[in-house]
Amino acid sequence: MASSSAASRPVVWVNGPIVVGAGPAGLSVAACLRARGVPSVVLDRADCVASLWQRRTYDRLRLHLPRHFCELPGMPFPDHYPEYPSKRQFVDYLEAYAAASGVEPRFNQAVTSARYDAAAGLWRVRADHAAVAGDATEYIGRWLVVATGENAECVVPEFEGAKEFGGPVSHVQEYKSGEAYRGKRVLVVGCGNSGMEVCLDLCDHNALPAMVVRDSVHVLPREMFGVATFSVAVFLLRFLPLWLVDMILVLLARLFLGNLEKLGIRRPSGGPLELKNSRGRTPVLDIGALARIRSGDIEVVPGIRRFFRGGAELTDGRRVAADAVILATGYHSNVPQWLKGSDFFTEDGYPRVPFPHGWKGESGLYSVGFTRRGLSGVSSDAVKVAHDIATAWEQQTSTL
Ligand SMILES: Cc1cc2nc3c(=O)[nH]c(=O)nc-3n(C[C@H](O)[C@H](O)[C@H](O)COP(=O)(O)OP(=O)(O)OC[C@H]3O[C@@H](n4cnc5c(N)ncnc54)[C@H](O)[C@@H]3O)c2cc1C
Ligand SMILES: NC(=O)C1=CN([C@@H]2O[C@H](COP(=O)(O)OP(=O)(O)OC[C@H]3O[C@@H](n4cnc5c(N)ncnc54)[C@H](OP(=O)(O)O)[C@@H]3O)[C@@H](O)[C@H]2O)C=CC1
Ligand SMILES: O=C(O)C(=O)Cc1c[nH]c2ccccc12
Repeated sequence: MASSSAASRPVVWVNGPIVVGAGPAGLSVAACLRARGVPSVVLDRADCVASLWQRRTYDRLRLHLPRHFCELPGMPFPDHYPEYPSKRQFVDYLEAYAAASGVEPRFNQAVTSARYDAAAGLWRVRADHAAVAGDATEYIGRWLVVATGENAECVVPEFEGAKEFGGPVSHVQEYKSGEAYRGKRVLVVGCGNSGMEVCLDLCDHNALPAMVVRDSVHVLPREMFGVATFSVAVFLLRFLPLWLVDMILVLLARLFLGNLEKLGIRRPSGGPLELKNSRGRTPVLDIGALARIRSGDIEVVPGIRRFFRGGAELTDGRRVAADAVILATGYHSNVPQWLKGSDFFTEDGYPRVPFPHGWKGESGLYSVGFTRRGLSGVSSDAVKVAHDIATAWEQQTSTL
């Protein structure tokens, strides 16, 4: 009889760290470890590396920071890559990165629990086979590296009357292109980088998007006179305090983009970098959506009060008709769902200690990629974590 009891579950002893997640964070920490001669086991619930990029993003996606901010440790992008690599190029790079560093993740391994066994001084990690119900493996090792990312699960808000709407409602992680929406009225909920870019893509496919902007948001030009706004910010931060850099960014944005209030887009009182660091609210780097808002191709509407059949009532009392709804409402970490008995992560699934100190916990626990600093934060964590584990590993093996 098939049994999923602990007694019959295969147990794998891991010589080295157990890394949960085979995205950029898991791959880079495993690669840095291997460069120091430390083996690891990388587990991922998906069937490929970087599943966020391969399976859960739209076709037209490009990196929106200049390429050198997005390279992983030890391997630059190929010379012929453009300043903003496409999703395909980035995925090719990640696959080449895994191959070059000899990292071979174990796929279809969804980690459902991990806890520290203080008596044994070891981490016990349970992974369920993503496709075979009841089929689970227990991995046991000295170190646990959490690399499941800030975007592990979708935020799906509950709306009054959602059941009455009647049309298709999907999260932006399922969106590939506007082809399926040609000629349709689409209500896009959320105005982060995803909401803005999906609206732009819908316009390019002759759909009719309305974008819900319920609150204030920072929109910055991606570039100013050919120089990336992000590079300008990083440069200024070398000399000036963050609040002053934020003031300069807002002034420059006003200069380059004009007054957005007329378009229904208010700026928050906190600065763009301050809000990114403190609340994880990423400023929008505009790649063309604003022009489509100005031209009227994208309608900006306020928050949703409730849905009704074929549309939604808004907080200002207006009603909009819609054939489909796309939720571009963001993502959340899933660490609290599976990491047990540790208070290193908050209930939001981020390390309690903020950047740059949130990479190391107690008893051989580490995190990579929860810095709210995109891929450059991933690389910075990966280098520190690998160095720390490798140092302990070398001490341990030299005393054997
Ligand atoms: C649309 C989009 C565009 C972005 N663009 C940029 C950009 O241009 N520049 C930039 O710097 N950052 C960007 N980011 C930020 C993004 O966080 C990073 O690009 C990057 O993917 C983070 O890497 P990660 O490995 O931490 O997380 P992920 O890439 O999400 O990888 C985490 C992995 O963990 C796996 N996993 C999750 N839970 C479990 C579990 N319980 N068990 C087993 N496996 C699990 C997932 O399958 C996934 O493969 C973007 C994010 C999004 C959503
Ligand atoms: N490389 C690239 O070009 C891209 C990068 N990204 C990155 O991916 C990450 C995720 O971005 P994204 O998917 O846009 O998510 P974000 O979390 O950045 O944005 C979510 C949006 O949804 C809104 N929202 C949430 N709940 C509701 C609700 N109930 N009603 C109305 N609006 C709601 C939020 O508004 P509020 O602020 O009021 O809560 C916010 O505007 C970011 O770091 C982003 O930079 C995304 C796309 C492209
Ligand atoms: O795109 C993302 O999700 C990122 O996290 C990249 C990023 C890190 N810091 C920023 C500051 C402003 C805009 C984007 C980013």
